Amino acid sequence: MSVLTSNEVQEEILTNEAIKVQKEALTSKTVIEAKNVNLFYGNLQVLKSINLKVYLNDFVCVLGSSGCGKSSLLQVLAGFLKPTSGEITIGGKQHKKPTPDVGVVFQHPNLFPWLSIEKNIAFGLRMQSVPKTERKRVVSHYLEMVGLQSAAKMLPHQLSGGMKQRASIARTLATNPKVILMDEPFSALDALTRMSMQSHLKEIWKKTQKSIFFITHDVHEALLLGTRIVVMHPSPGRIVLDIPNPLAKKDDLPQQAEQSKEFAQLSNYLLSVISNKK
Ligand SMILES: Nc1ncnc2c1ncn2[C@@H]1O[C@H](COP(=O)(O)OP(=O)(O)OP(=O)(O)O)[C@@H](O)[C@H]1O
Repeated sequence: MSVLTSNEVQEEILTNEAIKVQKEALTSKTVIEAKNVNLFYGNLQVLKSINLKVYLNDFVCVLGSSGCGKSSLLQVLAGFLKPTSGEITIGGKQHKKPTPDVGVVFQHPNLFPWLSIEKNIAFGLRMQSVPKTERKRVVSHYLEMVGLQSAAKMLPHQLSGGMKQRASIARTLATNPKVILMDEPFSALDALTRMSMQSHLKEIWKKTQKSIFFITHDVHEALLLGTRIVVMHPSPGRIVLDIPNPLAKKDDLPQQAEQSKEFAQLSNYLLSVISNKK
């Protein structure tokens, strides 16, 4: 019997999963899509030939070294930046400017400091002229989901970093976007709060069935959270790997998966792909 090397084991895991995901993808609904997107800042090409589909209930984690264009891609998907060529579609329709269909969560929560947490969460709904009783119902639902009922009347400065980021996630969820784009949302938090936020987000994702596009520098975070892992290389920013995460559906408590051999293998593999800047 031949013994497989860890790379071969890796490839087999990925191939089997890739076949499964490809089959699923054929029947899955594409929520947001980048079609042959190129982006230049002046003469500098930042994104090259980006083709990416985010499916319904997908959790896509994007990894890559600093400056490889992750945030630029997020801004194009959000409609904040217009691609130099190519297009973004949502539900098959061209998407050119920010809309409530796309929610964005940044590294810093950006809550309005003069509004209570419940008013912050209700803000987008007010902008959409949602009636008061419905606003109250939605706000209360998401306050409960992120575990902030007791902080409803507080001002942002009275909350911890993790609580503020949960409020920011609730504010994004409240407007019921089709997809949520997250740009390193936990990178400013301490290690313990970050672990707790990862568990929270995974639970929220399971409950809401949202599609999430999540940028992180942290391979472990990507493996704990993502159903798919995308790796970008720089100069110009391009996608070099787009694979299903075989660990995605196994765990209830994300951090438990970290103990497995498979986790270590995948982590090493991803690190090698990220650092191999060909
Ligand atoms: N407004 C801008 N004008 C000119 N160049 C820019 C602008 N914004 C970003 N860049 C350049 O585009 C490239 C990609 O930047 P981007 O922020 O998208 O990368 P990133 O992968 O998100 O980086 P990080 O992980 O450090 O946040 C970098 O070379 C950066 O210097």
